[in-house]
Amino acid sequence: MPTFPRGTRLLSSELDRERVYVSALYERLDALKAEARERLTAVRRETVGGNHQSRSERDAYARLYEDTLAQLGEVDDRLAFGRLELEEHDETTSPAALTAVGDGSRHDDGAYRYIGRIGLRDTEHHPILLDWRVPGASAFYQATAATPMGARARRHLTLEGRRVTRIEDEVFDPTLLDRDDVQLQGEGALMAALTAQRTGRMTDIVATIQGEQDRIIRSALDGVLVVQGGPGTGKTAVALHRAAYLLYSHRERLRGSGVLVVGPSRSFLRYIEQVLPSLGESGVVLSSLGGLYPGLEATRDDVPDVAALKGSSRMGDLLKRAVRSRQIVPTEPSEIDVDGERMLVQPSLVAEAMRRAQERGKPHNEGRVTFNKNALAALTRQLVHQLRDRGTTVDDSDEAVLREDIRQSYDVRVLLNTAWLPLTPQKLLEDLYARPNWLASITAQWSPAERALLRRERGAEMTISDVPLLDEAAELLGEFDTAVDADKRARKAQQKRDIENAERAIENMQVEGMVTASDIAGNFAERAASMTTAERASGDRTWAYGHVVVDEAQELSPMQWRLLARRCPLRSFTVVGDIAQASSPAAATSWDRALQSLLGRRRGGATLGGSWRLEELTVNYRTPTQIVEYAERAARANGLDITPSRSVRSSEWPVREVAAGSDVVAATVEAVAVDRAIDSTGTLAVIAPDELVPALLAALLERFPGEAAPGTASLTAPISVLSPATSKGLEFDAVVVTAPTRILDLSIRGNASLYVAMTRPTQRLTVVS
Ligand SMILES: Nc1ncnc2c1ncn2[C@@H]1O[C@H](COP(=O)(O)OP(=O)(O)OP(=O)(O)O)[C@@H](O)[C@H]1O
Repeated sequence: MPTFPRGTRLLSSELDRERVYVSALYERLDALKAEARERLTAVRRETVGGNHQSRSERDAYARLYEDTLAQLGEVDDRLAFGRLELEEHDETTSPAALTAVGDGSRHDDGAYRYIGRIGLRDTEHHPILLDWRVPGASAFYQATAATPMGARARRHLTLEGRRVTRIEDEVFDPTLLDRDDVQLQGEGALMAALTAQRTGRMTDIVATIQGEQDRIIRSALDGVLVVQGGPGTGKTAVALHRAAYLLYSHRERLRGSGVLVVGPSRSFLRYIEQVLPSLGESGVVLSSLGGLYPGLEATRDDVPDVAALKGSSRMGDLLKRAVRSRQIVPTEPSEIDVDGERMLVQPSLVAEAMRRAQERGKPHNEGRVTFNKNALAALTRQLVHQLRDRGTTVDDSDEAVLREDIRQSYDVRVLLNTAWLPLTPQKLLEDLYARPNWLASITAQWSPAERALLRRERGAEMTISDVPLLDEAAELLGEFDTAVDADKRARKAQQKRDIENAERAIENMQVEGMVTASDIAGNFAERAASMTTAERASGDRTWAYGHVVVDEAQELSPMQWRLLARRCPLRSFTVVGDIAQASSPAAATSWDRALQSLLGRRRGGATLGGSWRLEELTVNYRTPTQIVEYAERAARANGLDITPSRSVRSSEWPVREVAAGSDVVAATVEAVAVDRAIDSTGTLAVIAPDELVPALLAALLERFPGEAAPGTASLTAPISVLSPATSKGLEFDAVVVTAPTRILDLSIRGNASLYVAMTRPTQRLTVVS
């Protein structure tokens, strides 16, 4: 095993010192990888066989070492990125850290704390690298000259591969300013990250998180945290780093329950999906709004008026009435045959069985079981009376036989099913859309025009707006098949047994340091179901997540909020968005209104069910000043109430306005050609009204064969063509916005859509109108 350098070597410069230190960190990383690999090989070599417990123990260890190896593999890129120089030594600084960088003549009154993607200790267990998520690392992100948090200076390390190529220092202690070996480079690392070419995938910002962002990332787990900020202020980045932070800091609570991250679309998820693995987190479920109902991935939405209606909370009441109206008391007595015996069943018998089942407040399909039981009992009683009245002797054992006869009777089954039929969410919704008379009977207060909006033939594709309705229906209906319930219970019982096995295993095997009890228990449970927490959670509609992160949350409808409230009964949420960018038809106009469906209705000024806290981000990291100013001017002129943001940089390219003339497609292709002549290696997006997308794509493919792709298919293509809605949350080096007036006129909130489109570029904006 390599030893950590201790030392007497006199190094010529600070850069060389950091190179030595960082290469020692990599040596340690390699040693840990080799160790995990050896252990994995040893576990795999153990002879197969043994009982269930020892097999699952072996599997759990193998999985643990595999996970460790994967995690160590993820952190190779920019393993360490910062160093704090502290006033005093503490338990997070180490002699190794001191001697590795010190030359004996200076620095010996200070102490260093290196910050990186994971925590590392040397062979003697001294910390040599701190995980960015531990409390001791927060000063790296938050310290300022005014509030130095015990630090004298902060150093950013820039690495290429495993080699340190640049260091930048910020000094908090004015007495250190005279030191000749300190280079003051301000926010160079941040600027380098911000001006770097975009690849079509979001990258992590762990090395350059800013103070206001870090405070949000580390905010407490409980309750609803709303992060409001204009475009490009890092809301998505902050939300994802917060997910990683919470999973790390609240491992015990979140490991088994998981974190759900919700984004607006599949393309958005593709854009962000690399960030969490790069931060070492894989136990997160990413879902688009169309994917929140297991077994369905809706990608299309209804036209705006329909989406607005389907998103409103009136649909919740409608679904409740719809389900109730499928519990039907017959209007006439029915004559039935039970094994040759005729019976006349009065509506009151059904009504009474129904009333007693409804009283228990169970979901429809589960209530039906009680209803059936009640009705069968009442029918048996009636049959017994009928036979006794005729002089037949009926004892207890006869009663059981009669009850079975009634249960088997075809007429009884028809009678009970007509009164209370089991239903699936899909069937309920399809019937609601396809049966105008039924819909009219339960929407007395609606106008015919409103009812017409819901009209749809059976078998049509489910839309994004149908997803929360299906979920609400599933909640009202309950499990369709009670066997599924039993299966779930059996699975949970097996998991519990495996967790107990795991606890015993920990007592028997000394694995202290490498694993915690819950790690092993988690692994056993996961093994038992052959799935990770994330996999189990994403397939289970009734899964209760420990935390939910919602991005672009301004777009959510009341029905979508209601769905999310069911996914996290504890109401532990990070909600990020920009109210001014809200462009979907059912979106709210304030956070207060948006969150009513999550937290409960307001009564007398207080929100029932809890409150929420607000944090704001004000600095725009994406878009250069001149584009921000242009987009904000246009937004205001179009009547949009925006929160102005401050851009941290300007670019050399002014916004270009191009007149389209009679052929907007040709003018756009030309504008793209002009931009590609400036830089043909970066990413470019053409953002246009939906109706123009196919023609633009065809024309661009003709001019730039193989380079253009629709934004929904690939974000890594050099030229993406997409609608403002699809561009939400994404960014590109250059953007060409086509036909802005049509964007304004065609969408319900066209001014917000146009604002979204104009704030996507990191370098250049062209507007073709
Ligand atoms: N501290 C930082 N260091 C480096 N890059 C950053 C930092 N903060 C934000 N960025 C970058 O700024 C860009 C915008 O961030 P992000 O997409 O998270 O903004 P947003 O607020 O979600 O924007 P929008 O509302 O437009 O979707 C991203 O490229 C992100 O990586």
